[in-house]
Amino acid sequence: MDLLAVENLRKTFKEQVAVADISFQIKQGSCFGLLGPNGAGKTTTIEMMEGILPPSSGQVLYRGKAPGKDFRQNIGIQFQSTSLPDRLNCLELLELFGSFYPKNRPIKELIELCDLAEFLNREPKRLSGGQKQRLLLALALINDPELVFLDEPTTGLDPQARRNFWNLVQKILGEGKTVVLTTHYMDEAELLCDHLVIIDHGKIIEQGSPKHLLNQHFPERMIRLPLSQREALQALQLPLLQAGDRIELASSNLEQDFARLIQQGVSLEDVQVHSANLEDLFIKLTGHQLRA
Ligand SMILES: Nc1ncnc2c1ncn2[C@@H]1O[C@H](COP(=O)(O)OP(=O)(O)OP(=O)(O)O)[C@@H](O)[C@H]1O
Repeated sequence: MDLLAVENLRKTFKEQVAVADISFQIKQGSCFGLLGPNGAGKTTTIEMMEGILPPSSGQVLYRGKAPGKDFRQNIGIQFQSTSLPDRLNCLELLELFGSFYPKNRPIKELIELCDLAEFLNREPKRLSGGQKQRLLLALALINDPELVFLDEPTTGLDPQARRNFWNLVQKILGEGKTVVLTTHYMDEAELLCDHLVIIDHGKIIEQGSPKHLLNQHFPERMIRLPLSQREALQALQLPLLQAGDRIELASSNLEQDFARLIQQGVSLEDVQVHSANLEDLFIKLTGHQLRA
């Protein structure tokens, strides 16, 4: 059975339709990603899934039923740092959050998991962006939830801090937890998520695993070679494209095409192979860049 099912979920703010009748399912133990540009409806959707925002219509089911008290006990939400109380240090915050739940994960374990030891006595406002996100994740895990919601957890972090955070999410997934994440970073979605729902203007425009979506929309890869190889390539009578100082040819079978190139005497010394990524997919689906 699916852990969570979203059925015809809709949210309107006055005249504006923020989320337009979307449906999808989330499997236990998976990392589910909601991907879309600014204003696509990600936060509105995740807040309805968390039970924070009432839908205008449609429903969310937890283990096949309307979410009740057991749902609230079994989920963790990564809050924004602005919603933390003032003047408490990280350790005190962990203790305070722990007191809200009957079941707690030992604080010592969370300190180790989220690497909090070096700043436990500091207030959150004096933490770096990456440290703050690790603290917020530890707070979301205090009740040892089976389902964790992360809303754009790495926005604004530097590349190293983002990588550290991804490692942490992978550790949590390794423990068997289910993660629901919104992001507008394609590399994050591609690395972490088993299943993606891509939304734009409140509607689902595609869903599936990153690999499946890319294979479906981009069955070919581009082989790029220096212009100096043009003559040898022309003998192959394949459709060639010139892109800057390189020649490109589309390949749906790399092994076979490389064998042909070698046979033809084409030098592979400076070859590049480009596989489409989610950014390419998003542009193909919507005609615009994800961050636009
Ligand atoms: N409380 C609200 N009142 C009115 N309009 C709202 C409200 N919350 C969201 N919206 C609108 O609904 C649409 C979807 O917003 P939402 O915050 O869900 O998008 P998002 O994908 O999370 O964007 P971002 O990546 O910028 O956070 C936007 O057009 C937004 O302006």
